[in-house]
Amino acid sequence: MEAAIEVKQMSFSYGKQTVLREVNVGFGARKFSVLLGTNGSGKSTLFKSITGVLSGYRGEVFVKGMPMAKLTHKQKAGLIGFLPQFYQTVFPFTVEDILLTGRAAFSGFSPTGKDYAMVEQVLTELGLEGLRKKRFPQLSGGEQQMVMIGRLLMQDPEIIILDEPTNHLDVYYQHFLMNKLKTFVKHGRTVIAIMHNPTLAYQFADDIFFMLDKTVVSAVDTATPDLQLLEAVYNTNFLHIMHDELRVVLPTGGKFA
Ligand SMILES: Nc1ncnc2c1ncn2[C@@H]1O[C@H](COP(=O)(O)OP(=O)(O)OP(=O)(O)O)[C@@H](O)[C@H]1O
Repeated sequence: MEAAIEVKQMSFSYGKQTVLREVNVGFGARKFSVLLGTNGSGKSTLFKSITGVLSGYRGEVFVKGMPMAKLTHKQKAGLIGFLPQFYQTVFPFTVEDILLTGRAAFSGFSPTGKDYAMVEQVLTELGLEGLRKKRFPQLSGGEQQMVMIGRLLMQDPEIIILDEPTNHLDVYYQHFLMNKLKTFVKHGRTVIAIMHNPTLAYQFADDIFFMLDKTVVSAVDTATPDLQLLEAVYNTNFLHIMHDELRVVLPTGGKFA
């Protein structure tokens, strides 16, 4: 497998709390990979370490075979776009302005004609034309999430890393976004996302990974959900249902009954 991102022997601690222990994982190039796992299991810590938001980990990260530590800021921006779980914009920028900031690594503070053309393209692609002049802090949670995804597209990275991209999205937009992500992969990008919905993961992902005991394990076969593994990860029971071609991986909450 050609890896877009390869993590070797990564360990990370917040003070005395070890969160990642010798993680070894490769996320395939031009694949849609999903990482599932319980709250507080270390998913965001892993993604923040991979993307360089957190330093101080042990181990190595390779991007398309190149050591992350050797890449320049501009090279990184061309290769990796990261949507964190939490973001804050204090200034009342409009949606258009927020999108333009996605080009900052390339155009600095002087957007070019190409940048404005990309704004149009992204607004259309994500169906956000109606929000163009709205101020970001005044948008709903789901609208803000879609705009932040648009901002990532403005960066035009080869590898898109998303921490809970369906956060705040209604069921329509959850599926809209998952289909979009799948299309990006078809067009040659790599998508790696943290998610909390096993059904969406099993319906859309090429590869599925789990955080378990401070490390990452692979689901091996995404066509046949490993219920034992799911139960070990989430400490609850699961049902696997096929409805026509539609795969449903349903937590039954059996252990709480
Ligand atoms: N900045 C920090 N300082 C200290 N501890 C932290 C910090 N960030 C996270 N932690 C701790 O590290 C552990 C892993 O957190 P992390 O955010 O990586 O989990 P997660 O799997 O992404 O969780 P969730 O699904 O709830 O978003 C948690 O126990 C959390 O309390």
